[in-house]
Amino acid sequence: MDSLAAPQDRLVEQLLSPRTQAQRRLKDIDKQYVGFATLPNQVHRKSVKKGFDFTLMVAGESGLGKSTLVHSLFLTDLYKDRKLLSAEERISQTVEILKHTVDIEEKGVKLKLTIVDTPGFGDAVNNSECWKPITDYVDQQFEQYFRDESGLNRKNIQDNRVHCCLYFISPFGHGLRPVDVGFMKALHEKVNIVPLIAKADCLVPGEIRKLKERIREEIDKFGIHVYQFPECDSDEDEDFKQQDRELKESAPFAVIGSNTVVEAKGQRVRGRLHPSTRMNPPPPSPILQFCLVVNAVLSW
Ligand SMILES: Nc1nc2c(ncn2[C@@H]2O[C@H](COP(=O)(O)OP(=O)(O)OP(=O)(O)O)[C@@H](O)[C@H]2O)c(=O)[nH]1
Repeated sequence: MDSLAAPQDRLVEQLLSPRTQAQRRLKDIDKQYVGFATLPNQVHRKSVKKGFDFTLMVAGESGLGKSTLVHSLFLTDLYKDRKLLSAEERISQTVEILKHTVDIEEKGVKLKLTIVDTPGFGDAVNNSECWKPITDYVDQQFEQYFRDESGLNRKNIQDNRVHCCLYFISPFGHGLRPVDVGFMKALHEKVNIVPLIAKADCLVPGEIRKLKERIREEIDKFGIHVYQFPECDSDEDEDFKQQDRELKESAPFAVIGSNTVVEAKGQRVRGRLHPSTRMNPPPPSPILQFCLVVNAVLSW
């Protein structure tokens, strides 16, 4: 067949990039087989081309570092236009739902990321039922999705359901506060809740361990269902299984966020620069303490 192709066709084929040629070969294979064996390829190609929708909710009292962590995780400043409120404004503010959407692309995979922020949550003098606007919002998204799925035009449904909620717990308390328990109990059946200990650099490792134990006990005591990581495949290698076990055991994750890049041991990393106020005796110059992590939720 090749030898019969016109010379200009062959030239075009040679000029095509290796990637285009590979894509064509993949298409030819898909054309040859009609069986269900090609389904994973087709679904994969279609999904990657279309991109994914992911909606992440962040909740927790004001100033716990929610926007900073979102910035650290996705390297995108979604809060550029944010207006900081005074204490009086915060007390009288009711819980709002704010959505920020951004399209990001990594290695050809497109992600439409929506961050649902809940300003005003937990800031009032009386916080009873302050999670109500949030549960209503989550329910509305389920209802909308159900309506769209039952409609005639199901091709381009926008999935606005909340897929995950990062719930920020204060590092300064002795565990969960009533508002934390109330929020998680109201949402745990509707959303995957990932509890996080915020600003973990404010605690020493021993304090973090104690706080984690306390939070785990309280989560059990109040019957809260937080997100459970899926089981690791039995055919994974031992190192991976060990890593997976450690990750699961370290929940609730202690996190530190940072918007600034600092230099440490010749490397530029995202981190927080602390004067060594906790050192004894105080050293003559500030010491660089690196805690954080690049792009990820840190487990201690
Ligand atoms: N020590 C420490 N400070 C942090 C951390 N993350 C954020 N901060 C600081 O805490 C302050 C508040 O951070 P934000 O990210 O604005 O907090 P927020 O929860 O989004 O606040 P609201 O928008 O009011 O709800 C800022 O001064 C941050 O620099 C952290 O991990 N450790």
